[in-house]
Amino acid sequence: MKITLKDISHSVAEQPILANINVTLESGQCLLITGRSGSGKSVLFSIICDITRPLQGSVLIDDVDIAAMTALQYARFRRDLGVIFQVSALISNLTLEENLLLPLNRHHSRLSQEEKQQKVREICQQFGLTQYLDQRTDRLSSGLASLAGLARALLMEPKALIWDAPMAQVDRAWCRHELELLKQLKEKGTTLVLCSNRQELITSLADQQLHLGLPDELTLGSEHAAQAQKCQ
Ligand SMILES: Nc1ncnc2c1ncn2[C@@H]1O[C@H](COP(=O)(O)OP(=O)(O)OP(=O)(O)O)[C@@H](O)[C@H]1O
Repeated sequence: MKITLKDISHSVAEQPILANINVTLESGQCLLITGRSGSGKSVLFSIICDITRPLQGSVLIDDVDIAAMTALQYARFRRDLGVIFQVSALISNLTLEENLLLPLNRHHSRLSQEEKQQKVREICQQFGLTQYLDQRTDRLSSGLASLAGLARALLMEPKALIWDAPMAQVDRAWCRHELELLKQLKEKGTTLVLCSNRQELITSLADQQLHLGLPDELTLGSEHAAQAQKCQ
């Protein structure tokens, strides 16, 4: 999945947060969005996932503006983009299994219930989550909830994965595992957008880095607007 950010500017509560962002991310490439706390990484994340529409500019998926997509194109975009939020977006009063079945029910309605449950069991095995399948997700620790969010995104075999704060909230062994997993996804051709300042992502994964300045450093339309830089 190719992702293009075209002249994106955005303000929150009349405070400019993002100014003139331009990025072209080809299929299979990795973009790392960096910046200090409060610089707008999560705001840009929500714009790329189309949770928020930017005040100016557009997001293009495979050269089609999200805002101009047909219903079918939009449904494919939603199916093919794996989204992992900084804070788990699991539905708290459902079990882990029920949570993981939701996207399959929505986007893979042709699979039988048994096939869907099998897929859920397989991914839970991969992430060491099998024993929590029948547990309500508000009873999972934040680390386990973060793994469950990752499992839910990968269950759909996304063409692109956007992840706000990977390698946070999990122990060092899982950090290494997540990095390895991201490398494998990239090798398979999955486009990656990661919001993080972790050095190992810059050195071993990113093709481009977009560094966001703090809002008070921004002047809309100025030369201070953030531009993606190629990583070595
Ligand atoms: N709903 C909102 N209402 C008001 N201000 C908001 C809202 N969402 C974000 N902001 C402001 O926008 C700015 C950017 O926030 P954002 O969460 O994108 O930063 P971030 O770079 O992701 O930070 P962190 O690394 O701490 O997660 C901050 O000043 C924040 O206070």
